[in-house]
Amino acid sequence: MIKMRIIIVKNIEAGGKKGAQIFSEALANGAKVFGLATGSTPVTTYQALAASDIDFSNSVSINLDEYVGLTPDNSQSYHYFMQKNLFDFKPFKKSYVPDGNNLDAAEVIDQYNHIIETNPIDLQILGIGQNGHIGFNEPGTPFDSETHEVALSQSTINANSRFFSSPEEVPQKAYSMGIASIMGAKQILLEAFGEKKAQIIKDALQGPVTEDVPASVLQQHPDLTVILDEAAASQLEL
Ligand SMILES: N[C@@H]1[C@@H](O)[C@H](O)[C@@H](COP(=O)(O)O)O[C@@H]1O
Repeated sequence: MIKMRIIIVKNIEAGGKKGAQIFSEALANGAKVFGLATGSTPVTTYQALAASDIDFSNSVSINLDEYVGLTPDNSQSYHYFMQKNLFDFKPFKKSYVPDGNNLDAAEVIDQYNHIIETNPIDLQILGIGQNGHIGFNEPGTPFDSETHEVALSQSTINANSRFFSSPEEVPQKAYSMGIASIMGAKQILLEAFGEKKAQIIKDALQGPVTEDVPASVLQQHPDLTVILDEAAASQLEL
């Protein structure tokens, strides 16, 4: 049976605490592999985890995506983001992020698919792009996709340019886990905060399930929890 649990909180800080609680519960229930995301959305969840007594030293983490061409020490890379936002405080036994420094896409893809197959994800946290992307799976990505190289859409480049000094500096390509890889996680936690996400949350959770809105596939996941603040939930029919 499809089970979608929507939790509405006052603000992003409360959302972060709720998110961290879901991580703790999963760990207590035996979760070993955590799928992690970047972007501004999960930051308060990582802060709450960092401040907690949770121990990931026997856990594995697998990140959704990485820009192609950025080294792990580049402050805009997702490697760097994870290090600064979570791993410096809560190290995992092993942490995987796609190797953005390796321009041999076929090799990166093979390696990452193998990592996901041999470490099935117990809990995957997700943010959502304003065009409905999850990871870097842009609109039109097949639902049966595994890890792949992505040409980023102009809207994603523009949205993510706030982290760079100019849109020209945003890499044009990324490696991303595919939609099938994400859907393979035993449990999914989707977070969205702020008015800018209200329309896409409505489309993703209550609109048709279509490859034009990648996150709409989550309606078919058997164990989905959604944490929203009031602004992001404002268009939903509840
Ligand atoms: N690849 C990431 C996504 O994983 C993330 O969900 C999205 C939304 O970012 P934000 O949380 O900053 O709104 O941004 C990037 O494109």
